[in-house]
Amino acid sequence: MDANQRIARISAHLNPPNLDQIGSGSGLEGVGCRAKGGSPGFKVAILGAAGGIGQPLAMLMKMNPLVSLLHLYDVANAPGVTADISHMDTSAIVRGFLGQSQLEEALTGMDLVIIPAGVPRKPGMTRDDLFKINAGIVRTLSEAIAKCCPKAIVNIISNPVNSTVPIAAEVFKKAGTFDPKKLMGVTMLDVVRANTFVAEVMSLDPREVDVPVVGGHAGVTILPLLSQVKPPCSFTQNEIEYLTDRIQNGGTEVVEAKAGAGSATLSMAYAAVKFADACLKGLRGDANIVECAFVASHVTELPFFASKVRLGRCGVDEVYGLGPLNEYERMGLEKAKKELEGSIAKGVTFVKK
Ligand SMILES: NC(=O)C1=CN([C@@H]2O[C@H](COP(=O)(O)OP(=O)(O)OC[C@H]3O[C@@H](n4cnc5c(N)ncnc54)[C@H](O)[C@@H]3O)[C@@H](O)[C@H]2O)C=CC1
Ligand SMILES: O=C([O-])CC(=O)C(=O)O
Repeated sequence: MDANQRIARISAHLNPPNLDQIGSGSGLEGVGCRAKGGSPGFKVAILGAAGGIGQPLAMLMKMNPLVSLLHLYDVANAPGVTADISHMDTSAIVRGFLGQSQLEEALTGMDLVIIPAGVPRKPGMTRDDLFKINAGIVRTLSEAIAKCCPKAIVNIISNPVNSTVPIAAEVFKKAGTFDPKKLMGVTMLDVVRANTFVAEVMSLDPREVDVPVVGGHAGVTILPLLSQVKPPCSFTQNEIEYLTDRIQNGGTEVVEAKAGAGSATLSMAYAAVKFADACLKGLRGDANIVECAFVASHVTELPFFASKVRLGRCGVDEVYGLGPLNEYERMGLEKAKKELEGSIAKGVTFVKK
């Protein structure tokens, strides 16, 4: 390469990326860059990548050595977020996709699709209040997944998770692509919070605490199994009630503290990456990758339920049962199932009607 070619190559890098570059790739082709994006690793798409969760999630996924190609899709601001994140000197190649017309391109060839697209809560709202807007968003995105990457693992973050996961399942069933092993509602933030709050109460290192959280992802459907905490902990009834309430209302705690500026984004991005990383390690064939997730399930009479699952090369390899519950947890389970039943039915009806 002579001096003129080198200067042309550098100035092409300094020009702000235009939408053609963003849509067609990283912009590297135009400057004769030698990077081909062919390094070993997985192809991951984030839908809603320019949002409060999407941005830190995209940044953390760009830092994940298991990711070779990162597609960032949003209906707004995808070019800016993509240009910004693409400057990080980690190995994943980043490409941005803006608007519905680029959705199919964003999804084609993906191994894992993570969906944080949709509106967040404001104080006074329940997660179910988001259904009106987010149900349609998740349906549209799921239709495109069924068409463009039907074998991808799908991690759904958009609320209400108790309904959006059934919505995605119904869309996939309609398209003839539903594989229950591949569809997961992300409930990892409940586990992250439970580990943190238990560690605080017991003066432990949160990294060493493991609290199974089962059921779903809203209010009483979030059921921490404090009798099964590792390392084994003996709680007073007061501690059990305080911890259960704080874990079930952790999302509301953040919504109120943000006072109208949205809900949990940073801790959610952390939790989403923890879960996505577990999915990718499973895909890679690592043994004993076990996390909680809201999945198609036979653990109760409900068609979807969150519990511990083992992740493998095909997605969910095994859904674990709940283990022995104490009386307090059995009562909690009944309340959780009652609410979950309605939320699941609402999602199914939305697609079927
Ligand atoms: N599962 C969980 O534990 C948690 C779930 N959430 C949920 O995650 C969702 C996103 O939250 P935030 O990032 O804070 O919201 P946000 O409003 O900051 O970001 C949402 C992003 O989605 C994009 N978007 C909207 N419609 C879209 C479409 N049709 N296709 C692609 N992108 C679209 C928006 O442009 C925006 O960039 C909310 O529904 C929230 O309730 C939030 C925290 C925890
Ligand atoms: O509470 C919300 O609306 C967001 C969420 O799901 C959480 O933080 O757990």
